[in-house]
Amino acid sequence: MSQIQNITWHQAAVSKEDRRTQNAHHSFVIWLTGLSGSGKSTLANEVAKELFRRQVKNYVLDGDNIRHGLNNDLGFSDEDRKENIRRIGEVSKLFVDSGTVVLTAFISPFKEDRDQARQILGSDEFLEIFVKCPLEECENRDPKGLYQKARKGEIKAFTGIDSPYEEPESPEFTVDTKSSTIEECTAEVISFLESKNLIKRKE
Ligand SMILES: Nc1ncnc2c1ncn2[C@@H]1O[C@H](COP(=O)(O)OS(=O)(=O)O)[C@@H](OP(=O)(O)O)[C@H]1O
Ligand SMILES: Nc1ncnc2c1ncn2[C@@H]1O[C@H](COP(=O)(O)OP(=O)(O)O)[C@@H](O)[C@H]1O
Repeated sequence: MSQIQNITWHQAAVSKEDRRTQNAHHSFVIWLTGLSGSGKSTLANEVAKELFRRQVKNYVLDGDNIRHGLNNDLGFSDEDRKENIRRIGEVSKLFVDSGTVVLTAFISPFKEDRDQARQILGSDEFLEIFVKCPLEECENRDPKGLYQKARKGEIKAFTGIDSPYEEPESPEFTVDTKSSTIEECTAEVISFLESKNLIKRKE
């Protein structure tokens, strides 16, 4: 519940545009969404490495990491996931204001919550990328052994098992991590960003 009262917005002396001009690149959010084990963290980090090589200031916000700190008061109820995603939308906005390209790696299972994040950022600064991978493949990978625990009932409300995942209806881009390798998916994301003139093509 918003508690904004007797609070005045201060205009920043250095604007987002000033920062973008100095960085010589745009700032925006690459919002990765997909099941646990679909490849969000792997892909976010691979794309981050390539952006870094190209001198594009960037930062990865990862579900597992953020839940150790900023969001360590949140669990996996629908309400807590909603609040998780709202906060990440707001944090991403601050990073975008600072001139940074943000890569977020959160399951973000609910369409309404992803749409709210898009609203917080503004459509031209928000790219939803669906990290597509069938549940069976994610379960086979099971990099943290969590699906096995969820199947045994040791973890409740696990996405894809007993908590829903709403697939994006019209994401800006989709990568299929079952049929393409990590290297291919990374190259596809980079080409997509180039095609939108969000980053420069390699000389
Ligand atoms: N119940 C349940 N459901 C889904 N995931 C679970 C759950 N419990 C723990 N985990 C681990 O938490 C990571 C997901 O956190 P997120 O912040 O991305 O989730 S959400 O966007 O709020 O739905 C997720 O990480 P990823 O595998 O990287 O997606 C899991 O490692
Ligand atoms: N094309 C691909 N893109 C990303 N990850 C892949 C791909 N193919 C296989 N993987 C593997 O799938 C697993 C994905 O784990 P992770 O990146 O932690 O997923 P998430 O963050 O969505 O939970 C890793 O072990 C990774 O090596």
